[in-house]
Amino acid sequence: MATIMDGKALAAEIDMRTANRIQRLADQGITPGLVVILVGKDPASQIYVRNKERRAKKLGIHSIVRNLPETISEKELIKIIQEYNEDPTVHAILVQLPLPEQINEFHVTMAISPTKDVDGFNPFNLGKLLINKTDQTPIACTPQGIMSFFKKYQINLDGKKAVMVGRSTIVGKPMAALLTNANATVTIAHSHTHHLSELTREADILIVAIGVAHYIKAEDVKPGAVVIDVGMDRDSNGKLVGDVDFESVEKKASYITPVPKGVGPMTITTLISQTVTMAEWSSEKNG
Ligand SMILES: Nc1nc(=O)c2c([nH]1)NC[C@@H]1CN(c3ccc(C(=O)N[C@@H](CCC(=O)O)C(=O)O)cc3)C=[N+]21
Repeated sequence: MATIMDGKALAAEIDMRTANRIQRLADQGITPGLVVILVGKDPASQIYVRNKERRAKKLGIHSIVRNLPETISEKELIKIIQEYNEDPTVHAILVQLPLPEQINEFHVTMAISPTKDVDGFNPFNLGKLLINKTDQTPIACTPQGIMSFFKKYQINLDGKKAVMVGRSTIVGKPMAALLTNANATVTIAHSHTHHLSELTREADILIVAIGVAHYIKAEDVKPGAVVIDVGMDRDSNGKLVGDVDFESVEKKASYITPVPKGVGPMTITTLISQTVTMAEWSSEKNG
């Protein structure tokens, strides 16, 4: 049976360190500020917003949620982002994805100042990640949270075969860059990939972010693999489940993340710790 990687426990451990850093900033009169912009009513985004509000409050960072109507224009949204770019009490801006179709995601990520881009979606920050120059560079929170699992459970990536299923800007691409920078041999698979299960069966490290409930079964997994499930899907009873069929894969993998209490809480912890890091960067620059 695989070791279950407990995202809730690891998140609590990291939050404790973050709390100390928040205290040090408070001693200098600085409160880390995070703005979350939610356009419309995406269900996964609502879970995310609710949970991160709770954690932000508990830790004492200043968190604002801007709920905007589904019908807002791209121009109006960008104007609001620019106001937060200029606001010195705001260190981190997150625009929840997906956005309604009248709004171009690329234009929005371009509008967020690279120094406040806590998701690391701005092309400048993505470019720095790609060339492995990540000093003072915010990096997407879900992939970074996954790297924290590897560190905690002492999973060596050097020379390992890693397969990333999913090529999104929010998970797949930054994850592949982080794994490459950590000397893994990385394959990105996606909806056009032929013979997917032949690839996944070769993976020492298998990361799945495709958004289909229980898509990866035991037969798709190499014995002893490390399996990371990024999925936030609903089963036929409306219960939150992952992209991996946990029950069967657990018997074959060496390590596995559950859903819930796996990757999700780590995304939030990373968001909060990165907000604090960005407040630290800004105080170094101004102090
Ligand atoms: N710009 C942007 N960045 C994101 O990182 C982003 C986004 N947009 N849009 C929506 C998705 C979804 N997402 C979640 C993160 C954590 C949980 C989470 O806390 N899950 C918990 C709790 C689940 C529950 O409360 O039922 C768990 O898995 O244990 C859920 C969903 C981040 N996303």
